[in-house]
Amino acid sequence: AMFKTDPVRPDAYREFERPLPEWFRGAALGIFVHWGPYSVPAWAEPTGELGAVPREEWYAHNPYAEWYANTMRIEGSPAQMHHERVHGGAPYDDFLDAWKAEDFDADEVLAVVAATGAGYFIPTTKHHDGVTLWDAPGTDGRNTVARGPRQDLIGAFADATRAAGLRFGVYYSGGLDWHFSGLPPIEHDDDPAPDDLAYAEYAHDHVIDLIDRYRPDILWGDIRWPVAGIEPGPKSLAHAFQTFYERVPDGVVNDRWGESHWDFRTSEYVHGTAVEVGEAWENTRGIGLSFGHNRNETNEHLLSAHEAVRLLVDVVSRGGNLLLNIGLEASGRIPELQRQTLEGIGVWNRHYGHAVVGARPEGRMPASDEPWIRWTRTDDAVHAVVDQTGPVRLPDPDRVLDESTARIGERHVTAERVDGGILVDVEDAVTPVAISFRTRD
Ligand SMILES: C[C@@H]1N[C@H](CN)[C@@H](O)[C@H](O)[C@@H]1O
Repeated sequence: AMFKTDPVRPDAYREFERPLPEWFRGAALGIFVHWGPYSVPAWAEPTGELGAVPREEWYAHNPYAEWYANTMRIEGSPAQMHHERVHGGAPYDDFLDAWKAEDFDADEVLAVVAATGAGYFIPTTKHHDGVTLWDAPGTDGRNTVARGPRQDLIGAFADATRAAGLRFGVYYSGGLDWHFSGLPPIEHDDDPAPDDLAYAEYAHDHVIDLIDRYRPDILWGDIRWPVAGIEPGPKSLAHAFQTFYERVPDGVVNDRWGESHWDFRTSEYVHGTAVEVGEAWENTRGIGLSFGHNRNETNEHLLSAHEAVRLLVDVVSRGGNLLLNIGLEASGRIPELQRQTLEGIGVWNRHYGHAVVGARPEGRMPASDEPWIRWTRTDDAVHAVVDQTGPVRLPDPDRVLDESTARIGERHVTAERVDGGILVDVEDAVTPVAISFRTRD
């Protein structure tokens, strides 16, 4: 199957197992960027969220605008008709040359990213179309240094990320490379993906180059790793992981490297129950229905700041991180609607980030969402995040709270114990509101 399998750990990869570093576990929020030649057409049908669209409709009506090179090749698809009508059926690589990134300023992007309160930033370095955003070995000029932006975009992002004080990760599409593999368009989940040794060594050399040049803290693989590269060997995945952990001892890798190894599991849009357990997992999604910028998305398709904050709090309350994606415009600008959501998250985190950064789950998940409450715990407090103002009755969580210590941000608030819970009068302009308590024990 093409999509990631539930990774198992062959013996050759057991040596890489390690405790999850606190810098990742406690980060709460990461920001993803998908940016590539697909950002020039920036066109997909806003069909629906992954998981809500029937699989048989997904590929011909793909809401992922970064899949344009595949969707445009599916006979009779709306994307193919759009490509004929608007782009005259031109070769996909014309978009690489048309991609100018004329307004791109990595420090400006990272200023918006850092203002969200995120702890790490991950740009795509090679997506499924095979175009690399740095002068990767073996790409024969099909990269953003030789063509289009004529810039090492990964180097620019790495420097700006470090200057902003965030951890830096690299996304690399190991499982799909439509240029290298030359396969027909994907129309079903189990369509073939490149598995041969030539591709495995090509991709290995890319990952080694990324490690050597940018010292990423996170290797975020996608789909899986070519099967021929899993077996131990001079250019095997095991060699790439060994190189990574030698250069970056507190680095982490995600769970989309085939049947090999992972430091944290990932879910995408859908909250996979097998993945979202414990505290070593991350949920990723676009701000809208797509990772690549899609000009057809409007407000109705995008998470508002309020919805994004509820998702962040929910994910952190259950032990995970949220990796929220920005689809940059070809110019390098952040789409205005996405920027508004990002700025709203930053406002919330400046009020209540203490309830999610470094936080762990506290007790069991509430049975119902009426009212919506999420509990987290940090070293010095338990936090109840509620999405309403006025009198709120909090059921007792597992620990006994000292209601006399209740506060909202820095402000002390009165709270009284009533039958089976604590009554708090919640007033704040910014919702959801985190009410913090010390515990009796
Ligand atoms: C983060 C997302 N991962 C999926 C594969 N599950 C990709 O197909 C998609 O384009 C995006 O990169």
